[in-house]
Amino acid sequence: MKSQSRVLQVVVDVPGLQVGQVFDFRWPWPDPPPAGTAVIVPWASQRRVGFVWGASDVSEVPPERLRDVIARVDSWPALPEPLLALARFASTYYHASPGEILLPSLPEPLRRVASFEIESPESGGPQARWAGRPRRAKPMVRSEAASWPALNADQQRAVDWLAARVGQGFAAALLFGVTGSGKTEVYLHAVRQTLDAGRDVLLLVPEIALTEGLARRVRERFPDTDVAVMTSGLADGARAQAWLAAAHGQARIVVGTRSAVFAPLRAPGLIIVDEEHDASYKQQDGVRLQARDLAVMRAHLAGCPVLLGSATPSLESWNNAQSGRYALLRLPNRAVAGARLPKLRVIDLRAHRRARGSAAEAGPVSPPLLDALRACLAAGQQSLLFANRRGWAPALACDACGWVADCDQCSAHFALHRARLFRPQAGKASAGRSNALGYTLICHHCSAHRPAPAACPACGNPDLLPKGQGTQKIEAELAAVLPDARIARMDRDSTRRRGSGAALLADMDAGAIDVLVGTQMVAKGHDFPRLTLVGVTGTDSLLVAPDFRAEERLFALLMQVAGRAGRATDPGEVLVETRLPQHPLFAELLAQDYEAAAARLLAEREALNLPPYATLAVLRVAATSDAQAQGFLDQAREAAPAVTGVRIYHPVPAGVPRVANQARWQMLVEAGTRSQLQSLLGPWLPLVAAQAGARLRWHIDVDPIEV
Ligand SMILES: Nc1ncnc2c1ncn2[C@@H]1O[C@H](COP(=O)(O)OP(=O)(O)OP(=O)(O)O)[C@@H](O)[C@H]1O
Ligand SMILES: [Zn+2]
Repeated sequence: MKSQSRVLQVVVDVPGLQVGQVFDFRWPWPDPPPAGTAVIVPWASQRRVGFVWGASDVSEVPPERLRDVIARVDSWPALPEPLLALARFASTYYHASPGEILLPSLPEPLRRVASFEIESPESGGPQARWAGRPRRAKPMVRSEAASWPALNADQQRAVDWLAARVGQGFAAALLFGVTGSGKTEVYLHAVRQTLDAGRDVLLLVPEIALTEGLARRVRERFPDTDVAVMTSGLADGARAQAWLAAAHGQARIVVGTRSAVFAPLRAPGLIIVDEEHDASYKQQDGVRLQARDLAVMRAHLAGCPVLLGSATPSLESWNNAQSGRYALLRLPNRAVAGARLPKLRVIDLRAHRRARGSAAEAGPVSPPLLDALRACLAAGQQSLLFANRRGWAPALACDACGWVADCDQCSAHFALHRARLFRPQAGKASAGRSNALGYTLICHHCSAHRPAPAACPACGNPDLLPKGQGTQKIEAELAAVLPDARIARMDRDSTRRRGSGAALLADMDAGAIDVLVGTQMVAKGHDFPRLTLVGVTGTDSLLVAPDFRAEERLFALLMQVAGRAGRATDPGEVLVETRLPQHPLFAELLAQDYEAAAARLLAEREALNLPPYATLAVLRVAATSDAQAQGFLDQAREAAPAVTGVRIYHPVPAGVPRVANQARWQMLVEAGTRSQLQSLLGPWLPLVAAQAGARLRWHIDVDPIEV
């Protein structure tokens, strides 16, 4: 007779566990919960939340040590089977345990046992329920029914393509639409078709700042549908509620950032990845997963269409569209009647000294850009000034003796910031204009910080000079040359407080800001009709970066930021400052010719055997000494089994060789195909793990975006 109790394999949220760990527990009641059900299990003297991963009749754990599950959470699996299949895929592909994949996607409060109430055991075994506040659907202001603008022919073609595929299994399309071409409108119509067909929608965006705006538009269009927002920018309770709303089948649309690719939607009928080229989809800590790729895989597993949208597609997706693997849906024109793509100008910085900000120092921007800013201001329109660096300046140096303020734990300069970074003072809204609090040196790699010295610690020279300029300095110096302008800054520092990013965007929307200075954050997605001028400064360092994707990334960035200008009927203008105007990238940029740039870059990739024509992985390690790090990688290289089509390069120091006093090294693995790469990684990584033991921090990055 089959015994009643079953052994459940459970993935548990225990930080620091090694790859591949799934734990056995006994289910002594009838009807064991199926895979995907959340459970509470004993863990030493504590309790933990986990997910049932599988079940069996036997366990390798001796019966006296096998412990009982404490309770199941809810009476149905929170994670539907296709989502478990996605986690299985990710676990194999990125070489991480299912727990490392699944549990970080679960909002913090849902990982805490204390968040649950356990009901007294009944016939089916104890059951737990989330004890937090239940979510109430937000009351919609129904004063004005949201209008659905008539689609133009290109938009209509894209929507028709999707409408014909909803409910018809997997299909993938690249929506290649120039900036301002109305991709969002295509999404909204496609969402409507999908909801009408009785299926749910997952909408991924790259940045927290973009989720609220999009969610608002979605809610306006679908006032009767529950929309859940999933980002790390929300308060804990709200995150838990959004997750539960999806898991309980209440929310039918999820809008979220990277980790929402694991949102527990019951029946996805369409998955949309907006700004699919964006690097934020690639996770850069923990498991190095790529949410855009997982979104395509999830659509595959769920049997639904996936739509990747961008004005500057990743070369991978563009290549897939060229080869016919993805359908290519084009929106070649701006959507608003009369709106054109902006006019671009490249300003040769070698020919223009920067405008004088004060008697002693060069100003924040070149004279042509300053003139354009003045004209824009006089015309009552808005401008956007993109800078690549946050803080006051990327470095602080002494011109007398050559001293530079370097982090003593990292091989990096300290960045100079205006103080008031770590403890925002209550009641003070904007970043302090006053100099009274002085400057702080901050390491952008290890976060070490200290007051900036008043004089050079090496030679005593009291005139230390900031090198280069960050957003804070540009903001302050612009205020000096444009005293009447309302200037605001949007970067990681100015948006640390929850809601502050949304507030800045709302001010911009309301016309309360004349000039917005910002980093990557301002470059994409936003739609401000009164914004007619975009200035770009300080991006040359991105062009000469050693990474093989540097040019692709810079081109996308410049096209995206340029695309913020002139989205309504007033024509837009874009000025890009550079010292390298002869670079071919600028010709393609001036022509706003993504396809030419993509063709050139793909030809280079093919010649050099780089992705998408090859598959890469990087093995990275941090150790106490260079010798130890290098030795580990050398040994790993020797232990690697020979696999046809795979080449393992020699170890090299990482781009930033020392961070927080750890030597960082890396080793590139190149393979002709994904399956060749996986044939190596499968047998190899367990050997690497055994060799590293507990003393070394290492990870494998499959499909790295930086090498
Ligand atoms: N069919 C249409 N008729 C009129 N206006 C439209 C139409 N479709 C979109 N728009 C408007 O065009 C503007 C740009 O649309 P949207 O923001 O969706 O562009 P986008 O393609 O996402 O651009 P980006 O890639 O630059 O973010 C918006 O103000 C939108 O309301
Ligand atoms: Zn440091």
